[in-house]
Amino acid sequence: MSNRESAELQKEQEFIDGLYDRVDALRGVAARGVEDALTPVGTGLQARLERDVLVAERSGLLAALNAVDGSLCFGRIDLSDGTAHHIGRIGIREDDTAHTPLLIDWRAPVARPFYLATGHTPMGLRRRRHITTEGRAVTELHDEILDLRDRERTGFEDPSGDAVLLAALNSARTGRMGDIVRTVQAEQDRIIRAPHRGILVVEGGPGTGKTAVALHRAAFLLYEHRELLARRAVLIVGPNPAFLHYIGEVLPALGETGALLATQAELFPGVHADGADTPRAAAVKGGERMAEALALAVRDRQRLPESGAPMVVPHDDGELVLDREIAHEARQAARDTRLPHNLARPYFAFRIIDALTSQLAVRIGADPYGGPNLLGPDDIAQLGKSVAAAEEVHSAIEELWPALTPEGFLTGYLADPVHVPDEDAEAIRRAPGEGAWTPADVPLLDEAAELLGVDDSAERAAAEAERQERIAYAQGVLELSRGSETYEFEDEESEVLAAHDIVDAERMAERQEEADHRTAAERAAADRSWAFGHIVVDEAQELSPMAWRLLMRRSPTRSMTLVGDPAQTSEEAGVGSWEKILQPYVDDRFEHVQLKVNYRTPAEIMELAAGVVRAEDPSFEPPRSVRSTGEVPWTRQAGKDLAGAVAQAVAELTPEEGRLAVIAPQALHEEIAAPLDGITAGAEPDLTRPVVLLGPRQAKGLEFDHVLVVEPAGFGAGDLYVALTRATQRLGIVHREELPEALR
Ligand SMILES: Nc1ncnc2c1ncn2[C@@H]1O[C@H](COP(=O)(O)OP(=O)(O)OP(=O)(O)O)[C@@H](O)[C@H]1O
Repeated sequence: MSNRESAELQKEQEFIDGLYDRVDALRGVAARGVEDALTPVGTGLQARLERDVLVAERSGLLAALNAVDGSLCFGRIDLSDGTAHHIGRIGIREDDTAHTPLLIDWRAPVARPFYLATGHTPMGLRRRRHITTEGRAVTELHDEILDLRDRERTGFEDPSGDAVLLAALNSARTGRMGDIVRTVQAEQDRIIRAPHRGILVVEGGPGTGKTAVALHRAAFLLYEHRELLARRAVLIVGPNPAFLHYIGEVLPALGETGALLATQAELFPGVHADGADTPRAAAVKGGERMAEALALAVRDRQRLPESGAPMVVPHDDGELVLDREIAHEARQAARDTRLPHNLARPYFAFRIIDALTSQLAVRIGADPYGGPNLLGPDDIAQLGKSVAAAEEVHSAIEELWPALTPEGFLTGYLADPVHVPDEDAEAIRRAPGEGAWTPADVPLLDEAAELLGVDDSAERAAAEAERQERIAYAQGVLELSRGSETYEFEDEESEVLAAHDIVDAERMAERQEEADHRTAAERAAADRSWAFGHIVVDEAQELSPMAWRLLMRRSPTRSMTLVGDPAQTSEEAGVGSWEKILQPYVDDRFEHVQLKVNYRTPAEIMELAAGVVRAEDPSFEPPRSVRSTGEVPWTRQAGKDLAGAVAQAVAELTPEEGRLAVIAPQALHEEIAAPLDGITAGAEPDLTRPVVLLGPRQAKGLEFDHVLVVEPAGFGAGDLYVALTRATQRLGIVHREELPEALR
């Protein structure tokens, strides 16, 4: 290293040292803050509340400072006006009175030229520097000259400008996705920072960085709209738990913890949907006609007595006859409210009780001499109360218009599916108590919850009664604390004071309520009707029309980022066309952007994989691979001993550092895994282990250094394309049966 270079490196090291001194100081302050806030503060409710808020704020800051510690600062921009800014994962300020920025958050507008400036459009930059650190030591610098008139040289100039990107792409994988904040490309940056309103669809082939972009966009939005999104939270939906685990470290590494990561199966609070459907059953359950079928099935539960066979309801004052006509009128009145089933139920009950009361009144109050009814309004009101209180009357109402829970209703529906063609009904039929809830049941449960509504009037009445009690109590406390002073006024002023007291008492009563200190993401996870501030959907091509209905309910403002690749669709229920998915909700009012560069898969592998899609769609254009490795993918005929051939290939392909995935049809897993030591497999495999065995669907969205595909004839075209595009370095294929034509 030349003197000039070591001086430059030294200068940068001094900056980084100073930066970490400041971070350590901030961390100390935050840690002491948490400690102080945790010391007892007396028993007052207000004091405890303030303490909890302080603890949450300070531990949030502490967690963010701890999480971003690795490569906190990764860049510097030198402007033509002589100023320079260091860019990092979060913003840090000096400890001076002006709070001078020391490190600029990558999401701040000042940092933007770091990602966008080119020699052609330098955006006021003279030089862009990538700083690589190991722990707190600066190990490498890469400079790009953006102002060609600039003659100053540091010795670290990188003429190609992509050394840092290529190093990131070639580095060994760890089994957890990393962030790309150091090397976000211009086309990606534009998507990450796109305005937050409305629906943005990001489409791109495998490895184009859709997932990375979606997560960095979530981090950007959490920064840009901090207040709104801290209150309403961001939901990130991914295809399976292994995938969510794979991406789970990205947002914390960017200093953000305010997002809820969930699969479709987790979106109905209280239901653990770990059952499995056949592909056909999942497709039927996901189909849009299910919405109509469930709506009709709910109406079916609003019954009438058969004509000529009225219900006879015993009552202390004689039998009541609930015939079809009475029930029909009551049902019509209840349906006319257009309320969900459970909320319309009180209207139905009211009409029935009213009709039965009249019936009783006519009978009891009949004048034997033919005059008008002898009962007065008070008598009739009394009769009404007795009818309303009769258990038998309630049983009759329950039989005709039962109160339903989503779970109870759907269990009944699946036992005897109606309003769908017979063959669909057969595909989804499930006896009560047989099998667990499945991911495809979740949107149906949500649909049912919408159709049924929650009759929480009793809970609300109880809550109001409790509130009144608290106010009365607080009022008493206030009066006591003011002594008898209030009672001495016998004029208007005392009334004014009394009203004032009540306002105070209400506030005081509110303070007695248990405060909810959970984060917005935690509260959202427990609340079916939560409206998220923004929703990101990854592998969006897989979601069924019914799942879209659920997600759209969670996003009344339609603020969403949807990323996907129709060519990678594997679920039968998947919709495959953005227009078709979105038309019912926003018509054509959505942005559609495309990513066209593949950062993962080398050109040699991509060419082979593209053939699979081209076999079905000759006009198919794969994304352009950013690099080639010279490693041509190989295929190997296994003969009879498939497991032996796989074991040998695994031995050859297991990297010294990095990860190998064996992707094989589920039915072969047991056979393949038998001779292999230390392979991880199952529903939630540990992706950080050196070798992992996956089914085709499990591989979705993941990435490994090397991949071994086994028996590709057993894959659907979408799944095969996914499996072939998971490797960053090498791909091998072992088969016993004949290869699909595209791979021959
Ligand atoms: N700008 C970038 N800098 C460094 N690495 C990048 C960049 N963009 C993408 N990558 C890397 O490329 C790989 C693929 O990215 P990602 O998983 O987001 O792609 P994807 O489009 O979601 O792929 P798929 O559709 O196959 O799941 C990841 O390792 C990611 O870190």
